[in-house]
Amino acid sequence: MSENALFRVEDLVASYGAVKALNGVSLSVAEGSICAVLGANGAGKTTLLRTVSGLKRADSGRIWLGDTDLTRCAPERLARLGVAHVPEGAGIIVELTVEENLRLGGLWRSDRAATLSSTYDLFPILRERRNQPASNLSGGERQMLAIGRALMCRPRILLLDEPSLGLAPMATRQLMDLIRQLCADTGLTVLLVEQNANSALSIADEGVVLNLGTIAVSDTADRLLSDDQMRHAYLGF
Ligand SMILES: Nc1ncnc2c1ncn2[C@@H]1O[C@H](COP(=O)(O)OP(=O)(O)OP(=O)(O)O)[C@@H](O)[C@H]1O
Repeated sequence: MSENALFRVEDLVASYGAVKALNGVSLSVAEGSICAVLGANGAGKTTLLRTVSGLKRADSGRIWLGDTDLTRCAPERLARLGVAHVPEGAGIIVELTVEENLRLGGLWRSDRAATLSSTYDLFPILRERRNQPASNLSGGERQMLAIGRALMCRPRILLLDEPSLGLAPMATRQLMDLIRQLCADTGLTVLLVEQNANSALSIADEGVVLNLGTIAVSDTADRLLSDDQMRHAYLGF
């Protein structure tokens, strides 16, 4: 557990009927760092993100952002408190232009013109394509747009669900580097859910492996990458 954690989850339980998707999950993430959340299909990764962002109700346990208790806050309040969630598949609206998608992310902010400009500085390709429909973008660019849209509400923590899904290795590499750079430049804290454990750990500071709703392993990304036994047992590479 990080001593200077911005984000903490304590003994979180969430279920679908009789299935306990999260069964006592605790973790903490230091401000400005990336925590990779890994594990096999059905391990509970998406449920963890959905519970943090208020889309799924926790049965018990606590979620903290600094001193603020996020547990059971509604999604809109969570967005105002600084929690942004990019769901699997990015969730952008392909019929709208790049800029219209971005503007949707900051609708309630009075400073959205400035935020739009700084988002374009982070993703110059989006500025170039601002007037094009999002359907024209490649898979990697759509992920950038989804992340850019999440940044429009100036979050303190960004929840990313499988951003590399469907991307070619080169696009995955570029996206991961971009996420790393984003944290370094802005101090953003990231919870990064990935099937692609190798890519995620290559940019993460810490990693946790979920297994059937519980944390099986938690360590620094460097140690997770260099532990052959653990990699073979849990990460499949
Ligand atoms: N809407 C749902 N209704 C019922 N059970 C669900 C639902 N969503 C997830 N589950 C179950 O909860 C458990 C955790 O699923 P979850 O999607 O959180 O895992 P995951 O690690 O994100 O897996 P994947 O990588 O396949 O998305 C699984 O047993 C899954 O079948």
